[in-house]
Amino acid sequence: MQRGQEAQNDSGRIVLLPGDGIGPEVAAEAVQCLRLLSDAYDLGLVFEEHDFGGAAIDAHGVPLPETTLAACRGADAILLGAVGGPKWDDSAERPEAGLLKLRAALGLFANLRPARVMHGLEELSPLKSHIARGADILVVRELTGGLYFGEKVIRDDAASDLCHYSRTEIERIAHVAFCAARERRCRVTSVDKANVLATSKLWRKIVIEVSSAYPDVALDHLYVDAAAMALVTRPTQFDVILTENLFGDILSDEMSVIGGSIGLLGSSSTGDRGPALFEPIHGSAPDIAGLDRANPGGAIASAAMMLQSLGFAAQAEMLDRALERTIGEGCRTADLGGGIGCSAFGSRVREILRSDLVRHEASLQLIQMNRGCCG
Ligand SMILES: NC(=O)c1ccc[n+]([C@@H]2O[C@H](COP(=O)([O-])OP(=O)(O)OC[C@H]3O[C@@H](n4cnc5c(N)ncnc54)[C@H](O)[C@@H]3O)[C@@H](O)[C@H]2O)c1
Ligand SMILES: CC(C)[C@H](C(=O)O)[C@@H](O)C(=O)O
Ligand SMILES: [Mg+2]
Repeated sequence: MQRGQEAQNDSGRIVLLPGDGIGPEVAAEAVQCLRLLSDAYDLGLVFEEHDFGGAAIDAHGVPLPETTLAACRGADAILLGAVGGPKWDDSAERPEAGLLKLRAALGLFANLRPARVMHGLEELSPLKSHIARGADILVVRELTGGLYFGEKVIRDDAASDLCHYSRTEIERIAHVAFCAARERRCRVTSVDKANVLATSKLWRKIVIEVSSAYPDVALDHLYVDAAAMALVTRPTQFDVILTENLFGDILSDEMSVIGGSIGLLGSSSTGDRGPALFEPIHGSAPDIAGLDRANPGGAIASAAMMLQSLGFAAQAEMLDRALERTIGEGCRTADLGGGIGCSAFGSRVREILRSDLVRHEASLQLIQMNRGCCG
């Protein structure tokens, strides 16, 4: 669709949850990219901002106010910055509890965290470049079960967290991983601790059962300790990593640095029903909050994943390419050893998008002229 036309679509009601720390900084850059693409292609995206996390504790006394939850339920997609920070570390309400409550309330059991070493950027990896080169991994993390959501007991002298997984919970996330692998390199590595944990024994048994429906996808298993090592010794041998909630949290942070920085990774969280949530995998980074030093790459990558899920695949690809080109041309935030600020990085991504739009329009005009010439 051409620039300047009236918005025709109403499929893009985006609830924006900037959150805390660097959350609002990185989310703002992603939203500006989305607005630019929405205006240019008449995507009809409309944004509605709501309090969430620590900001919501300050304003409403709870991290997930009813109004925020209701808005999320009614949205087509949710874009989140990050939550948390030392300000709320000792408060009765924790920002992170709001995030867990939101994931549970929306049934967002499948968390997809893609990471790759961008072509030509191997030198950003802390790994030796020949080890990192070509790494391209998707972590499929179960997001609404396990230790995070089991019964918790805290007494003065002891505490416990129950780890629970049901057959249904394992089956549905395994299907997500096998389906995702079919779109990639047809390999799933299931990560568990089946040599010790009951939940992992069940996990492995059910993953093997589910795998029989995907004979074209190779399956192997790793214990989580060995997986943590293999991620840094042979990252290119992974395609899809399927794992439970806590292991996925830890391994995805580890995986993120293979490509240079945690600041670069986006994610999607989806369920069977309702809107999906998109967020960078990093936290609120209190050490750099308010300093314009955050890398907005993960938030922008999340915005691209959101566009894809809303059916705007071409625009998602444009945004991904603009992000990759921004980094490729040496525009680097401090986490990548550069001196570019968060907002300048975002501006550069948008400059590249604008020049792509101009090129796109020029080639459309050329096609129309040629059609005119040829009758
Ligand atoms: N999804 C979320 O909202 C989320 C995720 C993780 C942590 N948290 C919360 O965030 C708070 C801080 O947690 P943490 O310090 O353990 O983890 P963190 O991810 O916030 O920060 C870890 C390190 O990575 C750096 N970093 C993170 N994101 C960056 C970015 N975009 N650009 C440049 N550098 C970046 C930080 O400066 C810090 O040195 C805690 O309250 C935690 O619970 C929230
Ligand atoms: C903030 C915290 C609850 C969250 C998690 O552990 O899931 C975060 O670390 C993440 O990776 O999204
Ligand atoms: Mg985490």
